[in-house]
Amino acid sequence: MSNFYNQTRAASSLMRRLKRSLINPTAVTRPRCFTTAEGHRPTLVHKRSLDILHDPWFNKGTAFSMTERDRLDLRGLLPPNVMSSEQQIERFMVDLKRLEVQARDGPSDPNALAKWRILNRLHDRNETMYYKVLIANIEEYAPIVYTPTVGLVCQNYSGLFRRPRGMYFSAEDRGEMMSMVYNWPADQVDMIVVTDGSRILGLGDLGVQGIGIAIGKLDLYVAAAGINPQRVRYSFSYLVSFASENDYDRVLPVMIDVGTNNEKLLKTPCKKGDHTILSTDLGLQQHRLDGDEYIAVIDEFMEAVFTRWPNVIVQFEDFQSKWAFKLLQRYRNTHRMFNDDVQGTAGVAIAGLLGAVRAQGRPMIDFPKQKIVVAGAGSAGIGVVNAARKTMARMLGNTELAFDSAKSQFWVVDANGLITDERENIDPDALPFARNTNEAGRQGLREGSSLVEVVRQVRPDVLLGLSGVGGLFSKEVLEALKGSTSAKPAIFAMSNPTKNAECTPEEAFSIVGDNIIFASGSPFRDVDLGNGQIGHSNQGNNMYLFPGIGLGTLLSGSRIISDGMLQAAAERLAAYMTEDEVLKGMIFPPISKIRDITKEVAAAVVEEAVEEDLAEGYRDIDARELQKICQNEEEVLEYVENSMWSPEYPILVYKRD
Ligand SMILES: NC(=O)c1ccc[n+]([C@@H]2O[C@H](COP(=O)([O-])OP(=O)(O)OC[C@H]3O[C@@H](n4cnc5c(N)ncnc54)[C@H](O)[C@@H]3O)[C@@H](O)[C@H]2O)c1
Ligand SMILES: O=C(O)C[C@H](O)C(=O)O
Ligand SMILES: [Mg+2]
Repeated sequence: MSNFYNQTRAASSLMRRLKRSLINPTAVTRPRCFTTAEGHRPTLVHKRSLDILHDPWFNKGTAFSMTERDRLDLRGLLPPNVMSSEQQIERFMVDLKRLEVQARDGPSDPNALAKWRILNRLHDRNETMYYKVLIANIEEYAPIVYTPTVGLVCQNYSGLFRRPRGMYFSAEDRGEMMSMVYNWPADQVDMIVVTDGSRILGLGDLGVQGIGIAIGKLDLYVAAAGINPQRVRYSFSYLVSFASENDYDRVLPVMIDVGTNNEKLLKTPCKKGDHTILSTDLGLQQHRLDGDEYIAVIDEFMEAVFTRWPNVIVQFEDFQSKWAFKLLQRYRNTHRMFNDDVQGTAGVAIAGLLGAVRAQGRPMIDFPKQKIVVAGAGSAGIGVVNAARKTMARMLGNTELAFDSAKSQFWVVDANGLITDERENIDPDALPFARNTNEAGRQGLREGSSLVEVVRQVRPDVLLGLSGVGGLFSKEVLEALKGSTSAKPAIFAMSNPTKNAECTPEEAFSIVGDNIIFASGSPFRDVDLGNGQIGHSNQGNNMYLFPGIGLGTLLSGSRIISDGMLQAAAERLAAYMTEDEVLKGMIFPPISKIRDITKEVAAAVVEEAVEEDLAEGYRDIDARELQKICQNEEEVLEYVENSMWSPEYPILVYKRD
């Protein structure tokens, strides 16, 4: 009886659906199917682009073939490696099974990766709520969406990948970029963070997985700088803003995949039962392009994004040093761009170095007397010494002589030891800081002297690490720093993530003594020194600058990001800390204040852009209006604050097209 009942119900349901489909063919709940000559049965879809990827019924993720990607405007919205469904499942299963092991990022937070997954799912489901949670709990969750956990996320990104975020421009897309950039459905993009994955934090070449760092940096652009990520179309009406399904995120993470030289990510076949499955990595399975071929890809990308969004700002992130400086020189005078690792880091380090001078109870003007040993001569280390040298020269009167003499305050040590003018094949970017061999000899040093020898002989005021080598400031090196001529030496262990820090604050305070200044790139807890005393562990990370540099540039409408704008940003950060705080060893603010700091930094950038006559205005504030605003510091701050987006649910009303 019940069987008969079920059959009758199924038959009448089928009749109802057929009848409906005869009257209105689009009303069938399942898509209509046809059989082609080859026997495939295509399915008609009435969606394209991201709408397909966000539809669980149609989405195939990385299994969309290249022809399908072109047919459906998906090119660039997925990582470039087209996978079979077996590869997809294998990738998923490997990730699922290693969850336990990979969830650990050292003893500090065994649940960091699990927290990232939960937050990421919230980001996919409800952006407003995601950013509300992030802003309200920034101290707790910045270390999850950003450094250090973002490093672990990048290392595992191929496994963690679920819903794509951002765009992928690959070497295979040469000749297509100008058209594929239109696959991103937003008519306005304010901020792009782009990486080629070649040097992610201190973790090396992570290939396509590096997109995680661009996503993390943009989270801070939204949370700290209040760059509006949402799909709002500004309308002619003061009463209503039109939101449209076709307007997507105005912050865009980008991965330029030119291959990888990380062999682990290249065609590592894995065995599955009797058959072998090719790499489960999401990236191009080839070695990195180099030379002119590489530059041609980056040029094509820049042309494409600036053609579609002429007002966009592009932040270059985690490019290996070999390209970081060259690309910066190539575009910085013609495009709204900057390199965070070179310029953002330099600004943060300058603010920290000036803070360290103040913390010694000396006036900032004494900065040119500081002896600074820098371990690491990559994009970050060289960026810092260049900027510090310029700052010293300015303090000494900005003459050529001052600029020339300032370089003698730095000793740069890389993987091959102290850099001197005897170094063969010296990197041209490091050349100005190569020590004169004779003079080094008089100090008891030579080409290639070890870090410990340099610290012992120079007795520096500051020991700064941007080497990416965890533990480089060994017991021996820190013991040597006890001989510093400074009453309060500064130790900056700036490499990321946590395990790549040159030393921990516990090591620094316990070996060098209580009377030091300590800063690190990734967050560490303060150290209990006993007797109610606290050893402050400052976080010296470019996160205190890049959001303000981007926001200030956007709000000023400057066509380029000048040295002066970057310098103004660094100086504002340096001035943020009070005398009292600095004397207690707090040279950087807590991250809970990041929104306020970013406002200040952005205001300084706007003021400088106006001062240099670079500001062209933003939206309905033109250059002249900006000039007026900039006559009063309070007004600039108000202008910036009022332009910062805060996550609030809008009231939604349905409107027929
Ligand atoms: N705190 C921050 O805001 C911040 C900003 C940017 C970069 N960083 C960190 O700085 C590190 C380096 O970045 P990069 O772009 O300059 O990398 P890079 O690979 O270009 O440079 C690393 C440099 O360290 C040198 N080095 C390697 N081993 C060494 C050793 N044993 N002793 C001395 N020097 C050694 C290398 O020779 C090279 O010059 C990374 O860990 C990155 O996370 C931190
Ligand atoms: O990403 C960070 O935390 C800082 C910096 O940009 C880095 O490359 O380490
Ligand atoms: Mg970086």
